[in-house]
Amino acid sequence: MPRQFFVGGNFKMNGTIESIKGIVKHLNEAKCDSNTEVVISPPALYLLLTREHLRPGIEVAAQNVFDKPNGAFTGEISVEQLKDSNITWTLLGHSERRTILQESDDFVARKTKTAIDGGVGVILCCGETLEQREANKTTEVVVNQLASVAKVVKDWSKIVIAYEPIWAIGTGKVATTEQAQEVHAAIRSWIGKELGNEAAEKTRIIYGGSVSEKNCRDLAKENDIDGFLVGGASLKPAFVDIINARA
Ligand SMILES: O=C(CO)COP(=O)(O)O
Repeated sequence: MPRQFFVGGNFKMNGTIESIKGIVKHLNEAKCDSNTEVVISPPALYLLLTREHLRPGIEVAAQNVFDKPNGAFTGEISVEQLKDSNITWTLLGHSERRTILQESDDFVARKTKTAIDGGVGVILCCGETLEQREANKTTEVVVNQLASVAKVVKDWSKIVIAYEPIWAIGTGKVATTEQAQEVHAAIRSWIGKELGNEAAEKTRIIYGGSVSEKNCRDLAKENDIDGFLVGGASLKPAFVDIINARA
């Protein structure tokens, strides 16, 4: 069975009530490839609004979740609260949180475990800096980030891996199709060794970093690219073209 194409929209810290309602309306009315799973991720404040207005069939992801059950954790959101609000996915390990908020591999792993154990899907981000790429460390860096999660999570059926080279995020500098395919193939081969052949065959590995309506079709042709995690372009009408990259 071919892997189902997956397109995520990471709004990051962007949007207003009005603009998000507009994006949702556009998606509700758009003709989206029925073979593509679509998940959008607005800021926490707009999760409920998004879920209430978005048509069924398109899912909503939080941009974060905490690794503890409800309790005295000011400013955090629990897996239980996401489920209560019908938010079925969360985005974890994004490079902006790893670098700006200093989230460690272990913390990302703990949050991933809590989400998966609670039945919330995880878009798990990994990726290297330009310096690491130039030092030929890309595979090592990415595999180490994923290996921390594999230490505590054995069932990866609800994890989608997003490979996002940091140098390609928000820069307009997209990885070439060859560069992306090479890392995706290395990730798949690591999954095979670590979690077995079935997981390697089934796990979706999506690409993120300056994906646009212009470059998505070529990237989508690569064997190991199973979709995209889109930042800037997910706020624009062209997001629908990216959803339909394989149609
Ligand atoms: O970080 C990203 C998605 O999580 C990518 O962002 P851009 O598509 O804006 O480069």
